[in-house]
Amino acid sequence: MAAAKAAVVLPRPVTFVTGNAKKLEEVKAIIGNSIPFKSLKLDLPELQGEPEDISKEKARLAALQVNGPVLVEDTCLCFNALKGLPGPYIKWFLEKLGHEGLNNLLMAYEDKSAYALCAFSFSHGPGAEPLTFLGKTPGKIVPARGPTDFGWDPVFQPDGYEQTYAEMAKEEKNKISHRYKSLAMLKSHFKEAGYVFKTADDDTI
Ligand SMILES: O=P(O)(O)OP(=O)(O)OP(=O)(O)OC[C@H]1O[C@@H](n2cnc3c(O)ncnc32)[C@H](O)[C@@H]1O
Ligand SMILES: [Mg+2]
Repeated sequence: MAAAKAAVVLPRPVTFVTGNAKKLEEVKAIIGNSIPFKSLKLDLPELQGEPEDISKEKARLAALQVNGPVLVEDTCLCFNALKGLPGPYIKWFLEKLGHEGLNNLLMAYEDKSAYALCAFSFSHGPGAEPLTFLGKTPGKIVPARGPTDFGWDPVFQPDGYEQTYAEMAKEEKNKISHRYKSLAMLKSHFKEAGYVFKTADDDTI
């Protein structure tokens, strides 16, 4: 008979730190009740480097601020013709250039293929090495179509679909998205690890 694995007890529920309300909406819809978490609206620094390193560093900073277990997420939009750029810098490219400008960046290239990359990092608390889960959805960059309420959704058309992320029903996007794939790995990790969380008054939940 296999020996029962000792549960890892964490001092309190996970705090998902993000300044982006639309991200939070999707995370809530995808995670459901499978991971107990609360959210904290904090604008963490926009770091530079490789997506996985950025996400881990973001988790380290968040864990220090929250002084407990944290979850953070960093999203990249990578153009293959531009060797993965804008990547983690998509936020500023989108803000400065808009949807049309993002299309114009690829004007000189025939290759419009791209991928959305989501990096969730989970840290047990200050000083703990974060674990990172990468989810990737391939697609292409197209002239904007659909509602404009979430980032670059209107210019990203996932492979195998005629609609952009923005045109898809939310439930549909949440079944195939970069965020969904990354969270599926995080969920499996939580299931495997069997974390036990303590609330402030010490009741486990
Ligand atoms: O506080 P954080 O969690 O960092 O939130 P943020 O808005 O700063 O987000 P990022 O640093 O990850 O930057 C990613 C950019 O891509 C946008 N974005 C993130 N996920 C997206 C998605 O699924 N669809 C469209 N745009 C998205 C987001 O609005 C930002 O402009
Ligand atoms: Mg950010």
